[in-house]
Amino acid sequence: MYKKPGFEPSRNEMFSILENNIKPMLEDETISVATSLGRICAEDVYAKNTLPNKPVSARDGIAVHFSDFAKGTPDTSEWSEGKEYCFSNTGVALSEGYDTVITIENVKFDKSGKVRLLSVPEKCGEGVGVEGGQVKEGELLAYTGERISPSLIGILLTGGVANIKVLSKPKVAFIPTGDELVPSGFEIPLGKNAESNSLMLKAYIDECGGEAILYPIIPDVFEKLKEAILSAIEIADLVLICAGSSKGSKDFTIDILESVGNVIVYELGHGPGKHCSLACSGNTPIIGLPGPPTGADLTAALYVKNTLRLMQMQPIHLPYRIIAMLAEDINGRKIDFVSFMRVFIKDGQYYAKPVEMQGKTRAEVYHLQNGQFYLEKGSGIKAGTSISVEMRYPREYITEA
Ligand SMILES: Nc1nc2c(c(=O)[nH]1)N[C@H]1C(S)=C(S)[C@@H](COP(=O)(O)OP(=O)(O)OC[C@H]3O[C@@H](n4cnc5c(N)ncnc54)[C@H](O)[C@@H]3O)O[C@H]1N2
Ligand code: MOO
Repeated sequence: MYKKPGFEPSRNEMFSILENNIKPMLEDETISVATSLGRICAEDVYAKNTLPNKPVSARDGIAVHFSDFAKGTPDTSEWSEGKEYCFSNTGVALSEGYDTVITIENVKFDKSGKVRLLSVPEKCGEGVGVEGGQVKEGELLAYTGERISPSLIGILLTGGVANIKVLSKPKVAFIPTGDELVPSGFEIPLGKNAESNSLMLKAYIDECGGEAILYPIIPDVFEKLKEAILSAIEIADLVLICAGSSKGSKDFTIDILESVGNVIVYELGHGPGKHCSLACSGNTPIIGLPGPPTGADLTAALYVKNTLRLMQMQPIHLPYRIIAMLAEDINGRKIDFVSFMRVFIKDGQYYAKPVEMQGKTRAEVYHLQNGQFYLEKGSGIKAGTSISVEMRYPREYITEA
């Protein structure tokens, strides 16, 4: 049965609760660097080789002996290729005996092929890339907890690292519940509803480097739901249970969470997504997501995503913000509220207005909004105030009014 919780965390309080309760993954696996994009290093990685392993030409040019320049500019009229100089290209090991490179722009050849120099080297080694200039054996290339980027893949391969130990992907079980739900792809009989949250959540889980385990729709029966959650705790690193979270006659989620673990958050202090909960069974976190897709979407973006980040040693992340002038009043609310906003440009300045959700479909709201504003409970905010909006799309997508 529904109990009014004593503590309903704001978004920031919820982030702190996650930071205090979510532990990094303990399992790791060794994979090829070639397939490691986006994975998280499970240990510090050191270079296995030095490159270049011989001095190389740093420019396309000619390699010379610096000793020929000891007494000033030499007479090059009798120089021949392969003796006083040889051609030497960028990145290629210097031919034996040569120590300095003159860039080809400063070398001219007359009609008979004789060399004429437009500049002379000032010191030995000029134009030469030193041994170890790219990577040194034993050097730290990647840190524990570092996310592997395209650049890092290049750096690791240069350092002779072909395989790498990474954190195992968190396995995330998603359990939908509701007798009214029909699996996606099937025709919806009258009075029934499409189950769409599973695949929406799978997409979030994929995006965050997890591995989704999707359960079938579990009927609104206490024992069946409890059985599903207990089995999910056995196989998953994070369990998501969706719906059954509010005050309906068949809303059992909280009772079940109490029976399988320790409930940390019963309900949030903000909407949408107010009926989002957090529990732990041993080391396994369980997030209760609200059934209504708008709330499920918003809480997934805030809390499922950041739980997966913390499990993979990444800090909590929120989108970048834009300071915009509020174009319309925002009414006050009794609880904090994540307000969908449209940010636009007028006379070279950013403005933001709240997107009215009443009477609009999800797709309409989705396409009108391009950011969110976290409104704290209270008396609202007047038009003309500067506010900070968290943006959904890059800056280039913001258009004129
Ligand atoms: N008397 C009250 N009623 C409600 C309150 C309240 O405070 N007092 N809160 C409302 C809010 S806010 C929310 S959020 C919902 C919470 O609902 P539940 O999490 O218990 O979800 P259900 O009641 O089972 O379903 C609600 C709605 O969502 C659809 N749904 C459920 N699962 C899925 C899914 N996997 N994919 C797509 N859609 C799903 C379901 O069919 C219903 O339409 O309670 C309000 N009521
Ligand atoms: O908790 Mo509900 O998702 O605010 O609509």
